[in-house]
Amino acid sequence: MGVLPVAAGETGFTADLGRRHADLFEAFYQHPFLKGLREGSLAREQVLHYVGQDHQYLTAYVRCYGLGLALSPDREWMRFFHDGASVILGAESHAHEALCEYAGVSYEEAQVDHLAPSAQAYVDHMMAAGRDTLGVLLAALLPCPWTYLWAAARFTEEAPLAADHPFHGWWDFYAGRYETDKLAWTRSLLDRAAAEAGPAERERMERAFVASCHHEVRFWEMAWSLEDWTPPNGS
Ligand SMILES: Cc1ncc(CN)c(N)n1
Repeated sequence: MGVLPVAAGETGFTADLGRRHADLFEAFYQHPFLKGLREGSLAREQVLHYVGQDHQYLTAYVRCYGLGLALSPDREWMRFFHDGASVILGAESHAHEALCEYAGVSYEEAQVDHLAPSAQAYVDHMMAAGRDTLGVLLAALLPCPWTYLWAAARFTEEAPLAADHPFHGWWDFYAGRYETDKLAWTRSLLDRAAAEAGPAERERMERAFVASCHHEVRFWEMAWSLEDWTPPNGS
């Protein structure tokens, strides 16, 4: 087991989730696509596949924030979803733009109008969570900021990026203040929701969280393998 996504002594529902499912964070961290982002060694078409799919994924993620807004019991929850959506629609685009610059295309040119199977499955899972409780929805949304921030912080600590690294802007965003704030806020709201939930709902929250962790790893695999809808037998 590598570095845990939870600090020693941290308590609460999300700390327990992070400890119990640290193997999935490790699988995320060890994936060759993420290593390629770290080493600057990805093929251009892998980068473009990722950006096109991730743009669609983040669009769906903002829609899920819209579902969260509708379910919000008070203005603090509303502010969370409102402010989060605004960061994704604004600042997070810069992370994609850094990848587009490397690939030599504009952000508009990198966008696609269809989802590959693994991205579609992840989006469907989040949208389904939005038809359950606010706690289940937030549990499905949590691995998104958590895996990226944790991996970016870990990589940056192991070896700071050179200023001329081709994916510098991408790593900078995910190791930065926006993701740090989003993760802390998401975890504290989810800890509170879990404290108020019964055992059956907490169980659904954990299942939603685990599924999203798996989807995060599969999203790397999708971009790494240039996944599309061609049947495995090639017909
Ligand atoms: C699939 C996925 N997961 C997480 C992130 C980080 N917000 C992202 N951009 N894309």
